[in-house]
Amino acid sequence: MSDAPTKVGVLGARGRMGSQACKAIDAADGLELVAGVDIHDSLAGLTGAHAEVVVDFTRPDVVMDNLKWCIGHGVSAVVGTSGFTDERVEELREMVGDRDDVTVLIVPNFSIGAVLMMRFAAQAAPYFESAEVIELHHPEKVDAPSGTAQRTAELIAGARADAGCGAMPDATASDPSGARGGAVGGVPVHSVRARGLVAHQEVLLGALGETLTIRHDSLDRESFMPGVVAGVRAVSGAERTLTGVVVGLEHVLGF
Ligand SMILES: NC(=O)C1=CN([C@@H]2O[C@H](COP(=O)(O)OP(=O)(O)OC[C@H]3O[C@@H](n4cnc5c(N)ncnc54)[C@H](OP(=O)(O)O)[C@@H]3O)[C@@H](O)[C@H]2O)C=CC1
Ligand SMILES: O=C(O)C1=N[C@H](C(=O)O)C[C@H](O)C1
Repeated sequence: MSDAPTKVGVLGARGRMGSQACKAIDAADGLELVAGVDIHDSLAGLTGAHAEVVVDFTRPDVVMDNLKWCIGHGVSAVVGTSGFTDERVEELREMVGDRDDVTVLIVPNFSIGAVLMMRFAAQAAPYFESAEVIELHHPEKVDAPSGTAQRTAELIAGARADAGCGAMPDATASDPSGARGGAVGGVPVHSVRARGLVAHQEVLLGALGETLTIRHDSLDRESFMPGVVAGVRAVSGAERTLTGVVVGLEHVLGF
């Protein structure tokens, strides 16, 4: 077994998340930051620097092309970029096929608190008639709903379906402004964008005579960094535990 550090490249390296990820990787034992690539740089910089793993924090509209390139070049990827639907995940599974030299780890949210919030929401959902997701982010965010909200709603919908829950009560007959929000798997999702926010989410569950609110706040992007480093270790080098296409940091954390 080699003691050489795992060579890591970052896509979106000059962005809010990419720049912090570069610092976290640089500081992590056993990892070496070999390339930082942003919008006007060539992806060839990654292979030129012999990157074994790429961390992607770019944009939903470019991430699939980036991943196609990574898979084609035998480079594993840890993906923080949002915008992943079931169709996109399936497309990636087809691209990876039965190759065991490449892992694609898609992580809707790298913070431990958010991973637990999603888990608790899914656990609680079958016991409540109503469930809604309210996500709140900084106004520079280009997509809505957030990847975290999308994933949370999918998990809630899956847990409710497995438990045989019926449709949620809602007498709304007229909603010309879309005030009831979007719907993911039948779960209403509301997106707030406001100056001063970083990344926040509430899951509101309702039953007769009671509500349960599960809230998570990322107050600083530092909250995502231990998860990024753990994700890179899980797809590469001596600590590699994951193969194929995997969704969620829970598979790295082992729960
Ligand atoms: N999973 C998680 O825990 C988290 C995920 N995210 C997600 O990460 C993504 C990035 O967020 P954030 O850092 O805030 O966004 P930023 O806009 O700050 O960063 C994105 C960077 O990627 C660059 N970029 C755009 N296109 C390309 C390309 N084709 N190749 C390389 N670089 C490119 C952008 O350049 P330019 O500005 O010139 O377009 C920018 O520098 C979002 O999808 C966000 O939702 C964010 C936080 C946590
Ligand atoms: O854009 C962000 O900031 C974030 N994006 C991710 C998402 O879409 O869920 C994760 C976190 O919410 C921060």
